Amino acid sequence: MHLVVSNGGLGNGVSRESLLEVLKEGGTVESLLTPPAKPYAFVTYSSTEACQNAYTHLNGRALQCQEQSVTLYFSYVEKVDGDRSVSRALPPGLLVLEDFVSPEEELQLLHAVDWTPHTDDVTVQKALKHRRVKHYGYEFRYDNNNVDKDKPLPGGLPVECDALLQRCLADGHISVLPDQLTVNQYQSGQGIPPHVDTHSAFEDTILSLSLGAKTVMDFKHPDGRSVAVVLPERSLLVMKGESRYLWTHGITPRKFDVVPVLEAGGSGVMTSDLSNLTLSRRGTRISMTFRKIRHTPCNCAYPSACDSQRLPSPPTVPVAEGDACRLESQYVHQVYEEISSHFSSTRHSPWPQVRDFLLSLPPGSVLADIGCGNGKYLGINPEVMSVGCDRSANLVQICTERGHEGFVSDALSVPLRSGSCDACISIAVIHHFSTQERRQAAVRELIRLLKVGGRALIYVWAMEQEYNHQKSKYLKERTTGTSMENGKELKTEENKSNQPEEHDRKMSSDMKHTEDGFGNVTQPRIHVHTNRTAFLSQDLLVPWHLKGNADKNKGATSSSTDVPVDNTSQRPVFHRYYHVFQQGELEEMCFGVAGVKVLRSYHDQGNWCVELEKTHYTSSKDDIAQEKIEFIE
Ligand SMILES: O=C(O)CCC(=O)C(=O)O
Ligand SMILES: [Fe+2]
Ligand SMILES: [Zn+2]
Repeated sequence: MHLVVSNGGLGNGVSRESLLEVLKEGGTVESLLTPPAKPYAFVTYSSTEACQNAYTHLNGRALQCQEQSVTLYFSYVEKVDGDRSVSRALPPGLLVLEDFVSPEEELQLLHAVDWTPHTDDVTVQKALKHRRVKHYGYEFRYDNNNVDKDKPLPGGLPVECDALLQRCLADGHISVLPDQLTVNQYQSGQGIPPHVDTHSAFEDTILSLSLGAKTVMDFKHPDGRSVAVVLPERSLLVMKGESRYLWTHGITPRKFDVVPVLEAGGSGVMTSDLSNLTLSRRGTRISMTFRKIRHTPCNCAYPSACDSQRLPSPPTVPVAEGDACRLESQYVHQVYEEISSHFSSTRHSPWPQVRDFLLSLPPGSVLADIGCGNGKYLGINPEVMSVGCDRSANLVQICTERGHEGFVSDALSVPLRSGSCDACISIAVIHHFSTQERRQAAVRELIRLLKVGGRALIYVWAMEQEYNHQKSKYLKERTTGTSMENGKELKTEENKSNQPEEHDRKMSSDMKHTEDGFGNVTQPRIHVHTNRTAFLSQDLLVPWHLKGNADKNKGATSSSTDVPVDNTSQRPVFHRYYHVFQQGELEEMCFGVAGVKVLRSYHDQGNWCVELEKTHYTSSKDDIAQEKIEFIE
């Protein structure tokens, strides 16, 4: 009953109507799927006879469409996957309000824009390569993607816009009136490249009114998700929050769009029903984009896309040991010292599988927690002799104040005897080392502490925050509004941005090794991540917005003169370095450590985890000494 119609697709310039007309010659058509941008379609007939009839009579048929002729070829298919008609949601923060202005108001607004090419000093008008633009209030400069805030244009916005802006205010779409207007004029076939409106130039809400003709605007998330949104003429697009700050928007230059067949209710996400799409010829569209000039730096929750929050000199991924030490000192050790109190207040619930590991240890076991933080794992199993160490003196102090055994130490050289431990844990620590050598050295040091037969549990943050079709709590947190950091539960309402990752359009090139002007290969820059989003690179800086009593965060106020400040709270924002692990990377690294076997490895809430067992002592001096001790015992 089903046929694929090769060449008979929207992507080939074939409209749904003209295809359907041909297909009906074969018999009664039950359904027709026309996937967007594809050069094929799927047809289902009411009976196998009708289908056979169509195949016999229509295969090889030429079809005239849009100044070209295509030849349709048919093949039988067993079934047609209707599941692909999944409806997709608009990007968060996006609204399309249909019929926001009446046809009369539309005409008035169109007449308000004078395109005659004289230079009044009230507006600035430019013919760009792909469209015409005109600016009111302030000129938007395409050379630096910003506005000259000290140079408002006389005259402000056209009075014809007053009524609609008042309506936006009354309906609560905006809380202050915009003071900048960009009018774009797109002829059929013209568009605008994907971009995020500069954060530092404009406040959060951006309004865009479509006049004269509809278009399709493409929204893209940095993780690759993309949503095509139909903007009918006389509709108002409202971009806020994530859709304004993190997603790019753009209009692909083309003469036809794929749109839902029904004109009514034609706004919003386009790919909701593949059996309901057709081609629409583009007319001349005028858009009015209203924005409010921003006078203080942007402090949005999307640092990866935020020019205000870009670090003056982002570090590069280190190669040499010295560079690695400096990076970790500045972006790990110093940061934990400064945020210790606030950090500790967010670390209370043990991860269940770590707790299970600890409770599986026989009474009397000796346990070392390397990178113990505030010591939250040290009291889990009271039958075990536990000791913790951490690089942060402030965290160790919190740990000992709670009655745990703790000392300050670097995880690369722990002042404990080789073979002295029955078990070791390293939870969310090794991802803070900035070279592969140092990460592996940290595993080796952990294993050195174990006696033969002893077990170690290692957790590191995973690049894959979505695993087996399940989003980690870290990612889910974004939509639920509860607070999680690094998979750890936070009771506080804050921390909207204390989790990792961000990215901007520049990043894709910055992530690669590049050559400086002298032919030297330079290391990729480490960028600030936007919390609660997918990781786009393995090496990144995760922002920490300091909250609570700054006095308790020792040193946070005194030594942080060069630390950026969160605009609303006036508290410093810190950046922690992370290397997030790809699937298999942690195990691979452990295979390279002598004298150990991997008992199990798993993914747990956005972390890669391994349980290791020490199989034998290796030939390092310490271990030989240890072997003698073992022998004497
Ligand atoms: O044409 C539109 O609706 C959007 C224009 C735009 O994105 C801009 O000027 O920044
Ligand atoms: Fe824009
Ligand atoms: Zn921003």
